[in-house]
Amino acid sequence: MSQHPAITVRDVSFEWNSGSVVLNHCSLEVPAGEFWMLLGTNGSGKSTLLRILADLLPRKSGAVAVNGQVGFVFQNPDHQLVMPTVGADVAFGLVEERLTVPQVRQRVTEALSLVNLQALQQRPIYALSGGQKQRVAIAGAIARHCDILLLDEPTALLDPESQTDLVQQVSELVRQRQMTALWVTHRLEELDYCDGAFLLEGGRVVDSGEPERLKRRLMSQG
Ligand SMILES: Nc1ncnc2c1ncn2[C@@H]1O[C@H](COP(=O)(O)OP(=O)(O)OP(=O)(O)O)[C@@H](O)[C@H]1O
Repeated sequence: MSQHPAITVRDVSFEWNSGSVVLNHCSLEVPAGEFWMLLGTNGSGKSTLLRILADLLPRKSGAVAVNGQVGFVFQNPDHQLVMPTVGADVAFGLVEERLTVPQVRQRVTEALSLVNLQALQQRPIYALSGGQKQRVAIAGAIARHCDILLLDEPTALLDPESQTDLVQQVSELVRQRQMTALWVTHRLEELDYCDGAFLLEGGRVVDSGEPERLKRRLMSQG
């Protein structure tokens, strides 16, 4: 395991205003430069934890350290792609950076090449498949030079072939670009592509480590 975690969660608790407790002294560390997955039953708090890491929700107690620029990929890409074409959407994420037009073009082209979408730069978003849309969302994060990808069930709406393509692509990106990724999933076959996994239960991590072992544990539980 790397000396320096990219993501550290220490004793984080979270409850909704209704009093329903979602995270209960939850702790985990994701090593820098690795691809980890987050598993757990429906309602176990996976999305809540990811949103706290991205500062989309405030934690109630505990500490979080995220060492790097974060890119978030939602389950439904239609919730985050806002521009009419592929190239415009990736460029849109750069509006707050002080870049010249050629620099923006170069970032967009590079990011789209990394997710194998360079040929679709002019294509309308509505004409993309679900898997292509997820890759546009990932290209947006790469163009912004994000070091850390948080992906909330990014394959939930994809067919099995696109699902495999996406998980393979993220696994390659993590290796090539020395990124760190935390990927929420219910699909145990995706564990074949990651470096490690966490199992969330009752608001805390109850098991973590080698993906193959966690896969066997969950398969034996049915
Ligand atoms: N905006 C909200 N207000 C109140 N409760 C919420 C809200 N969003 C989620 N919850 C509740 O918080 C709990 C944890 O939800 P969360 O989405 O984090 O779980 P999850 O592990 O990602 O589940 P799933 O696998 O079904 O996506 C659930 O009981 C859910 O109903």
